Amino acid sequence: MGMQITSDKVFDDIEHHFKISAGPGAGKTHWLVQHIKNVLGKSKRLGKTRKIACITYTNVAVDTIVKRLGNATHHVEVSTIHSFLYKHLIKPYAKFIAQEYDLNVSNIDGHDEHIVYFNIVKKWIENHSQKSLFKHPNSEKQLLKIKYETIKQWLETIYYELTDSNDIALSTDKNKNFFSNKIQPKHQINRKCLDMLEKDLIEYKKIYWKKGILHHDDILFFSYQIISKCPFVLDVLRAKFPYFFIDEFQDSNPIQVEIIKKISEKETIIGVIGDQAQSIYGFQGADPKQFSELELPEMRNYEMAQNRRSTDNIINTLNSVRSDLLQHPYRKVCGMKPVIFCGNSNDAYKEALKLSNNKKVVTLSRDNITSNAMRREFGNGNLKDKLFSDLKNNDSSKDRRKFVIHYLKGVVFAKERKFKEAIKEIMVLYKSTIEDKEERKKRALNDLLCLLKKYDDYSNASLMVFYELLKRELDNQISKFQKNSNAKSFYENHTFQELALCVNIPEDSSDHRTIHKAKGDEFNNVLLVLKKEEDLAFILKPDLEKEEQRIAYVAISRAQERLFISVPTLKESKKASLSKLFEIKEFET
Ligand SMILES: Nc1ncnc2c1ncn2[C@@H]1O[C@H](COP(=O)(O)OP(=O)(O)OP(=O)(O)O)[C@@H](O)[C@H]1O
Repeated sequence: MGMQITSDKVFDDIEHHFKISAGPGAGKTHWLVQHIKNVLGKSKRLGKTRKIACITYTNVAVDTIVKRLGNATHHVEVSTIHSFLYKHLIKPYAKFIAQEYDLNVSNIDGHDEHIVYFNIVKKWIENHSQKSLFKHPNSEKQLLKIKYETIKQWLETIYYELTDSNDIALSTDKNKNFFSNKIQPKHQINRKCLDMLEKDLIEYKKIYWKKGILHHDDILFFSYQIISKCPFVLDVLRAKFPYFFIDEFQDSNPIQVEIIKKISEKETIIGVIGDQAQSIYGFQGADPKQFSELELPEMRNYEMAQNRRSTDNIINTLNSVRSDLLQHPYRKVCGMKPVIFCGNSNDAYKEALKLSNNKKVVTLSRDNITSNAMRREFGNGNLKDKLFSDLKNNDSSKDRRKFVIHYLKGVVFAKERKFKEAIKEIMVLYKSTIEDKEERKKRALNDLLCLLKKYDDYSNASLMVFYELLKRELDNQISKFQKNSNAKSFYENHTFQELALCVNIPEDSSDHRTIHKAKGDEFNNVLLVLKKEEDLAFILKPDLEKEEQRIAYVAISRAQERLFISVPTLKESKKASLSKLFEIKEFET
């Protein structure tokens, strides 16, 4: 149990490690900003090169904290953990470990998402140490020709794992089944073969590293290796950052936690802030226990029991879901009783707007396709969420596919005002033909402007119309379709919009987002869009040990004034228990 404080609390003693745990809307981020100002005022340990590091989860959260700090940003560095480690560890010190990992330091240029490329997989398998053991039906040729898609899906699950001896090993998702389940029999790979392949995962990574390509996870991996192998780097880091505060700590990667523990051993004061019930990044290795169980020498523990965000009615709902914490309303505004809409989610959205006096209602969805559909006012009845893989299965011309997909994504990002991401998508197409990066950027920008100008010509038409426009305007060389081919009919029978709906918008800050992208944020009116009535389990049978339920809890806790939930159907038997907390409204189907 920690000592109870409120978000107004000002610490006189700023020289102890601390942990603050509190529920949603308690004022954790508010307190953090005030605490940074407090430390700036009191500390004798800051200076031109000695700053407070403030780590938060997304770039959107970084901007929010920077804005809230106002003029007080002088001796503060606010960033995500990846940008922080890249700037202070990878850039200056990667050279010390480069040889061991075949890392081409001079070519490193930021870090990207891990994308599995055929040529890299081919090179890896051709040089694999266990190659002689790959036998029919998993011979080298079969793996690369028939089973490549399965290998690709498997490699997409690569992650770093902390071992018991505190080393880091590369691993893959063992829960996903790559040799049975939905995969067609001829594409299956048996466990034994995957285990053999897994022995050389580091060699697979090294092919990227030799080119200077780093993935997001590699930043944590190399940072950990740098501080383990060159401990003086830790002293430099501690000298530069006498204070190190981390918001949303419950979603830290375990390797990040180890790095922080090492920093905390001397000199630097570590402060962590979080809520274990809001841990929603399990798929990236986060575990709610790593926050609740974190212990640092002489660390002080605090808790906040208020909820400063929401109305009494919303806090009642939050309290009913959560058994480890009872939040007290701070605002003491009763507010509207939350509403469950039963029926089509677009009708729910329209009704929610009406009930919110036509003010902004933010919709939160579990997956990208639903949030994209809400954005474009599509119904939730008929969405096809596998269209990119269907495209791949139907169009065997890799160059043509790549050409269409990158341009399509570029257009979708630009329409969401994500211009940097849009240009990056299109630049990929010039990677092998234009060596100079600035030149590639210029070409991509020109292409993008051309496509945006002609948006009305293809945005409501078939994918074929989009392809023909690309061919006409941007690259005449791209291959034509064969008569009566599967590819041709796929392009004719799917629309640009259908594929656009499947695009994942990075760091989405629009009114229609996934729940993960609403983390830390708050909105007057929230509509949580559930895909099926079973998803109401978090209210009917709450168990926040389950990550799916924590995700729903994060969603409803974003609401300040009005909370709405949309479900397609609702059994009579459930209505009675829901009606205590919710108004229930049904639409004709
Ligand atoms: N002491 C305070 N004075 C004024 N406003 C406050 C105070 N504490 C919190 N608030 C306001 O209450 C709301 C919730 O605070 P904040 O976003 O910091 O909560 P949080 O604990 O970080 O929430 P979550 O875990 O849900 O992200 C914000 O609008 C914030 O500005």
